[in-house]
Amino acid sequence: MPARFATIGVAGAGAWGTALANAAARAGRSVVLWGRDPQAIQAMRRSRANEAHLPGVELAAAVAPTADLADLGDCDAVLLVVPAQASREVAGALTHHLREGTPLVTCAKGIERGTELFMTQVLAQACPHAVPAILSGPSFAADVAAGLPTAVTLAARDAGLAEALAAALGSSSFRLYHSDDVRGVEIGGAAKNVLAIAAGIVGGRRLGASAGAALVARGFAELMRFGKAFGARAETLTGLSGLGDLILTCSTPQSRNYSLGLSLGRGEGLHPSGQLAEGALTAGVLVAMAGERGIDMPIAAAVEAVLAGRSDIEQAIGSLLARPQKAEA
Ligand SMILES: NC(=O)C1=CN([C@@H]2O[C@H](COP(=O)(O)OP(=O)(O)OC[C@H]3O[C@@H](n4cnc5c(N)ncnc54)[C@H](OP(=O)(O)O)[C@@H]3O)[C@@H](O)[C@H]2O)C=CC1
Ligand SMILES: O=C(CO)COP(=O)(O)O
Repeated sequence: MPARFATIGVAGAGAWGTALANAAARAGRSVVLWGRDPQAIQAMRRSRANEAHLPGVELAAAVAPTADLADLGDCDAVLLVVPAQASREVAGALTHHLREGTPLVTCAKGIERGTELFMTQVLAQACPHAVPAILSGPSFAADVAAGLPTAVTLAARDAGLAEALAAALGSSSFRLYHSDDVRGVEIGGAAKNVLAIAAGIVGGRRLGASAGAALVARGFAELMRFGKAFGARAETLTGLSGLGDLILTCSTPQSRNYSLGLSLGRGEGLHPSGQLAEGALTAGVLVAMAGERGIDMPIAAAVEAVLAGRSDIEQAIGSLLARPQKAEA
């Protein structure tokens, strides 16, 4: 009998899509890796590498790059690995190609601006005949591509499907835990990026390791409040995709979100590199959703105010430190 999920499609040939394609190949799958730029795909075929997004990493032999979205049509499951704000567009294009019931696993971390929808909700609208799922957790593309040990969570409403997908994609170095708490997994990934910008600001301002730890703990309290208000389970929020990813991205300039905050904290302004920092795009919608529901998220709100230019760093830090002292909750 052929293995379940023998062929995996990856829609999005950036850093994370390329790393996940290699990880799926390492797990024994045949992989079709789609990217929108035919020239970049041609170069990838020739060099067996993705120098633009993931330099120095050789593409696994089982990965077939393509610029034709129709090539994903025969895949048994597809990972959607484009930025959060592009996910609706690409999922919509996939509707013309995917078979009924194909699992479509978002690997993006964000909330859609304008609609206030989480990633699997976007997929359900844009590609209604696919089955939405999500993969998220503490995992830098470069680490996964290098085969360093990483662990993430894969969630689907159907626990059996989540387990089967996790089994198909996992290997000894890329460990996948499974869950049916889809909402919890997508909230952790979206919120931690905003909080990582705050952690970077603390680092860039040289406020000290103690302030950094306080920021992570109080930021996590915000993530928990937001998650619980949207029905996420506490054990998910304290797991890999919540606390785990928050710790990772709040601790190193390897994170593009932390690095954006670092640059702001040093007074160098927004990233000159043009790298994707999802937290900058999620901050506004996250804070708006919290505000509509009366969820207290002062750190996320301070990040949003700085990014929107309504507050400078000193004002933002001052307003956080001036908050009344209260019971820890
Ligand atoms: N990098 C990482 O370590 C991790 C990233 N993630 C998440 O994965 C998602 C993608 O990030 P990442 O791969 O790092 O980002 P990159 O910037 O490396 O790559 C983004 C990719 O998406 C493509 N893309 C952008 N817009 C569109 C569009 N409208 N249609 C089709 N393709 C598009 C880009 O194409 P082009 O090259 O042509 O611009 C590029 O190939 C983000 O949500 C991120 O938070 C999650 C875990 C780890
Ligand atoms: O989500 C990530 C690691 O889990 C990647 O973080 P950055 O997007 O901040 O680089």
